[in-house]
Amino acid sequence: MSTAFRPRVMGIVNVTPDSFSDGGKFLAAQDGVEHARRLIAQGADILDIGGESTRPGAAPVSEFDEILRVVPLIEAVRRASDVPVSIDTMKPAVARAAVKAGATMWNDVTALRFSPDAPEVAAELGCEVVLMHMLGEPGTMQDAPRYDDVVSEVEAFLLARAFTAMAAGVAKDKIWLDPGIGFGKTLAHNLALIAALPRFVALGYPILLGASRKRFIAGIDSSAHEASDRLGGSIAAHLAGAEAGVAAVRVHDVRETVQALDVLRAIRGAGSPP
Ligand SMILES: Nc1nc2ncc(COP(=O)(O)OP(=O)(O)O)nc2c(=O)[nH]1
Repeated sequence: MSTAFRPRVMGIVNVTPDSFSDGGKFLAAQDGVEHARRLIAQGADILDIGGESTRPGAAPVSEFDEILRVVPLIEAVRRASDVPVSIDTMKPAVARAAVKAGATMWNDVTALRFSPDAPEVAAELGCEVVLMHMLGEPGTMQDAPRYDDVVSEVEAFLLARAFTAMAAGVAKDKIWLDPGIGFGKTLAHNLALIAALPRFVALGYPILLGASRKRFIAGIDSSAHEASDRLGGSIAAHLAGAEAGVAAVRVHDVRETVQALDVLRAIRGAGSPP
């Protein structure tokens, strides 16, 4: 079978009461561990563990409470498996505690902007860092997002944040970029960004794409009111990402995404000489 390229699958484990699609399901550490185990069994290559929802209107969480939510789960996952863990947090103190507990990636939806010391903390931790584009703040980002040229502006933002991280001492080969689907974008903006993924891949950094169950899908299928109704659209977006060469896709539905990516790889591989 061909070994044609296939993005890694990052499984989402939200230990939050209010995440937009799976809030409250895994708040107890044991529930989180069982969910993590399920995602690993389904083929997750990375687990993204988050203790604070990033959706508009989500309740803010203190450093202390966020650490209490995520560290026990990271420690338990580390004991149960060698699948790498990323910490989905804006707060340097939470990232530090998570890396100490065994996380090897800091996934920051603010691209190290939440606090002035974040780039230096990322350099000190020496972990991989995901720099994601968000327009403004979570609470207001969807109010009336507008850009002159969304692809160019998101690209420029991500490169500027990468340069800031490297200036603080983060190694270039530790940096990932993410266009931030749904973070201050209209349907048209999200579609333009997904269509332009080959341009982001050409920047020379691994690209993470997170389209899973996002609201833009309901902009195309108006019956997809609930996040759980958006599997088909999520998979379509992540297959587009695979064809563009993204390094990983961030998903809730691991089994279905792994199957879709493996079938796409087999199809693309079938075209090459046996
Ligand atoms: N790098 C990256 N991180 C992210 N973190 C959270 C969410 C929002 O999704 P989810 O975690 O399911 O919801 P919530 O933030 O409400 O927990 N999306 C991304 C994303 O697209 N890229």
